[in-house]
Amino acid sequence: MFRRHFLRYFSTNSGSKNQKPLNVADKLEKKFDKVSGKRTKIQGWVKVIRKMKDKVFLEVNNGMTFEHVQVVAKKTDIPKNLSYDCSVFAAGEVAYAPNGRYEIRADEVRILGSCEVDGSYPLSSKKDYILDDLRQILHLRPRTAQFSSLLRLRSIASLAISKHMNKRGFINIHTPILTSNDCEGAGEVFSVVPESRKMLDGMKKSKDQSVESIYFDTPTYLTVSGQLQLETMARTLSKVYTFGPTFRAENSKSRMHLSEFYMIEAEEAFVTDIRMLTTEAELLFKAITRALVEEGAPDMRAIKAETPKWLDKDFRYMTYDDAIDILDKHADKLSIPAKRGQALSKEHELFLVDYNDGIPTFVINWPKEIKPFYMKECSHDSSKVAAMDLLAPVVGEVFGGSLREDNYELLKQKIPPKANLEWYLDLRRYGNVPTGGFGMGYERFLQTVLGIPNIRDVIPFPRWPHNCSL
Ligand SMILES: NC(=O)C[C@H](N)C(=O)O
Repeated sequence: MFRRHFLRYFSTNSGSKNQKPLNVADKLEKKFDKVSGKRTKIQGWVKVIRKMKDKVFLEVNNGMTFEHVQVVAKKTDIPKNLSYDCSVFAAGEVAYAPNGRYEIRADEVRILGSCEVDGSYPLSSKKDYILDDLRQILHLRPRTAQFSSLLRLRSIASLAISKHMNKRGFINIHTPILTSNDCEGAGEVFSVVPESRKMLDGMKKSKDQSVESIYFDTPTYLTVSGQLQLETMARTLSKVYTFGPTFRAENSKSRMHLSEFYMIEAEEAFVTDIRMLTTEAELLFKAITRALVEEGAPDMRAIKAETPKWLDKDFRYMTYDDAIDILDKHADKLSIPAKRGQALSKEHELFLVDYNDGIPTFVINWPKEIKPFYMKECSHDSSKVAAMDLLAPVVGEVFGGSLREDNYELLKQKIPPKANLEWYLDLRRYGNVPTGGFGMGYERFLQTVLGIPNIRDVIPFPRWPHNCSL
């Protein structure tokens, strides 16, 4: 494993066209052959300094992998003010070290940028920082071993999403950030007001002209969900998805909420059964998890994340009514009992996952009143909608989705007044088909798989109420 990571520090050419393709091990061997015994150079940041009698060993990391490269040099070749996290250039011969690692026997070590010249640098080679403390220094947090592992895992998962969705036949759509709809109808939107508002205010002819009309002709928001736009695409491309930032102006500072978070949203045509959606959601959930466990193994180990025990198990199912029955039966174990017809609290969600031995659990068929206008009524019970939430350990709800209401008249009655969604109704008038889709909160997914309690610790630049400083 180390060899593989060591080699990430070196770039190689892909070789001539006529060469036979090599398997991964051969490729790595070849890559190493190219550098072994040869003079090479490395640039990175010093993570460990070990001083011996006449030699100094450095562990240098360039962030591309969890593993450091060992650099050994004569004491006399090491600059005096070399310290933790200064950036260095080192050059020398690559060799097999007695401790079983590969090292660079450097005859040149230069400091590119010194660190802690005045003792103010808050980081050190300490392994386990308290995540709460690191949140106070968001601009330096990525330099810690913990957080750089997290960032690489985030990247692996992100790539796995595209690969998986592509394999499943979904076409990627860039849905807009600026939008005129509040998809969820919950009023948790950030309004977009041009910065020049004050100036333009002065230029306004009539005093009651709305702010929004200064730039766009409609009230404009940061998107809360790309779902409605995806629905336009599903009616021509059949299977579509988007993966991007979404924004919620929720006044919540909980460990589960961010003002800006990433969502993977999928929409599919010709979907007539909620189980088609849950199957797709489960496949996606497991595919990304597998990528993390396999490709991200060293970083998973570094942050002490274990392979989830549910990875090879079928996810569980229950209806909303079953969920309430279970919660009622165990009301003595809950601080606040569940109420039929109302949403589940975080405590309820986590209880249900526990009840199912920690296996992610789909809850389907929700009361119509507590779900958004676009969800389709269940054919067997018009008080319910064909919706699903996936509940998972650590976070509770991680996915939400539904069949979409495809009956023009019913939808028209349910669309909130002044929603400006004539175009959405049009989708039911022209070439209509049954559709369904879901959205998965990317950060919540990472939390549940990596076992990280606070959502602010799985995103590079967390935003929450009164915190948007970087
Ligand atoms: N695309 C989806 O189904 C996600 C849903 N609109 C939500 O924001 O919860």
